[in-house]
Amino acid sequence: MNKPQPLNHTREQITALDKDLLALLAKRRELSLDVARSKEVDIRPIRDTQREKELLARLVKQGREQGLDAHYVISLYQSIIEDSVLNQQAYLQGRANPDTQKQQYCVAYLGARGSYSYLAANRYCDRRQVDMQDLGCKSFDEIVQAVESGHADYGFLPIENTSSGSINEVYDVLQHTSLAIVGETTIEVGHCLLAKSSGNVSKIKTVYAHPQPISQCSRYLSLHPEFKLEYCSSSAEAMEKVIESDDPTVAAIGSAEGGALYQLEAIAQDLANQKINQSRFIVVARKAIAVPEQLPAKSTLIMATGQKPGALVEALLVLKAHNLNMSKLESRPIPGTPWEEMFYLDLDANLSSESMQSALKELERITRFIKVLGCYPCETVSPTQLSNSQLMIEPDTSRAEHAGDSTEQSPIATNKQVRYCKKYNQDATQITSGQLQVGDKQFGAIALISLPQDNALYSQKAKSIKEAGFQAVVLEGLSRQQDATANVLEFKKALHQFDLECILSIEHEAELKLATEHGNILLVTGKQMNNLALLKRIGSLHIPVILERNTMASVEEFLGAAESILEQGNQQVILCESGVRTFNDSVMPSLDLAALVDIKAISHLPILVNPSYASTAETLSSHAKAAKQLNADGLVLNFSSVADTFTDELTTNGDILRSLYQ
Ligand SMILES: O=C(O)C(=O)C[C@]1(C(=O)O)C=C[C@@H](O)C=C1
Repeated sequence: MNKPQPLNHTREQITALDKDLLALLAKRRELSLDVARSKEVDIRPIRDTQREKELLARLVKQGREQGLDAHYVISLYQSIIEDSVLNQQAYLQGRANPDTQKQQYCVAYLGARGSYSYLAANRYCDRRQVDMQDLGCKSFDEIVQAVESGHADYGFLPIENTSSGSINEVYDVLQHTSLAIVGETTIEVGHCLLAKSSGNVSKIKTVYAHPQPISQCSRYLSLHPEFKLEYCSSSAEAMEKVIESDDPTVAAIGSAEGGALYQLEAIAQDLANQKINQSRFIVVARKAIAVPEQLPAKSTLIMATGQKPGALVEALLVLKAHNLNMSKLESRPIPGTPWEEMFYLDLDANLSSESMQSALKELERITRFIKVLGCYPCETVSPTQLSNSQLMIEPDTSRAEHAGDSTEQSPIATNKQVRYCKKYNQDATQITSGQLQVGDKQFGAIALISLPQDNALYSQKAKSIKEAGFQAVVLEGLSRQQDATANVLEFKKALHQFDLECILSIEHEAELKLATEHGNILLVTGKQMNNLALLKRIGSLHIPVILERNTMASVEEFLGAAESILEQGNQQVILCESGVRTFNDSVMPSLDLAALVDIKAISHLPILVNPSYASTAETLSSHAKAAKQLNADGLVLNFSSVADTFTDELTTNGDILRSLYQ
């Protein structure tokens, strides 16, 4: 082997390259502002998802030629495009409201420097290239007063979080203020355990935190019953408490970025229950703004409808008649008027649009009170995705979609009351969880693996499964391990690092608790298909579930088991055919592809095929191809947890997936 060049030299090269990359990104930003300038003249919408799709497909192809994998390229460009869209929006919004253009904004927010509100305000000002003069406040009322009295230009109020939901006190403050909502901003809330350097989680006894992070990290905290929780008025206060203390056993929950301002070290990361933990803030000011029509706009209203039966429905029908989409509806009690509610509505529309203006006039007639809290640019940029086939192979040779629709009905499907049948629901059900999409012409690829004992390999395994083309991983054998919860959490972290969904398999009823707490999707194994009590419990949960056919079950019994889940309320059911017992072989099951065809004809539910149990090394690929040809909605392929076999299976299963898209 040639002697590698000295580390310092390589690092210098990387440093120089990173500088060039940043210069190129800054140049791209400038160009996107030129695009905004021409869109201002032509009055064209900022977002052009067709252009984004073409751009991503081309980049995936060019990236692949240079050895970069598709998911890496896509996630990189999704961030670049989000930045481009938000910068263009900020630019056009500034142009339409010249009186808001200043060198410096004074911003009132909750807590002190380092709090999540501070980080959100900072991000908002950075985007507008304005200096921020920060005014930390002790309460939401104090923020509103600071803006109303003119001490601050803007106030930042956290309105909702993806884990803990709406923040009621903020809705209550909005009922009484004369301020207008002029913007929104969403930040990633990456909760960490912050301690003075050299801290170690096992030494921590007291944790300071605001109630919101405590509720958003409840799962992590439940794994540490030894922590004594001390509630604080903001994350910044929690961090200050740690800094002021001489006790090495104290820590705070906060962001790594905020912690850095206090010289605190993140000794544990990703504490939030949800993979995506984001907080949305609204920005309030004394004067409402105009939103240019090129920007996606949101309007927020509050209204009281009175206690007449059907009054709210009547109001919502007005929105329907004007084709106005409501992205949020909240209700809060009206102080002094018991049992009457104030409704808060977010509508995806510009206040100046004709439909919004005429809907408002109609609503004024049928409500007791109505007020527009503001109209502002919507800052949620949903990432453009490529289809699975575009990800697997070059875009211009993408496979044709299969129609997969048969009108022929089996006798069991003729009953309109049966929820799984096409008569009950004519549209094919599509189930989406993260990157995994199955049903309604979306083909999913799922790997099944026994929870490995050696957690040092988790990240490596997740990476290679992702690179082989899978979007999700089933972990089985949960109760075969002593440290199952800790290992599941570790593996899940590795999976999420590579955007893979974590499916937990239930082989025994006792595994349900662990599976529902930590899985993105559940898999009910064939062995449990006839466990009615289990199916009913799963039916009452709001989580996608894959139901595997028992090797002895008829199609009718299989669909009957699915019905037991659906009738409890959970409509996110995916079927899975893994083989049945036949006369072909006394040990190995046979793949029942005829059942696949029958079920596709009868049911709107997506169906996966797992050929691994019913195939030999020689027949696996043909069985997988046959399943795809017969319109299965996805494949499950098994992996062994033995290192050598895993590598071979990776090649075989990766080849199978690639061959399906050719
Ligand atoms: O090409 C455009 O129209 C742009 O606004 C630029 C850009 C980009 O950054 O590449 C950003 C937003 C659009 O949705 C598409 C592409």
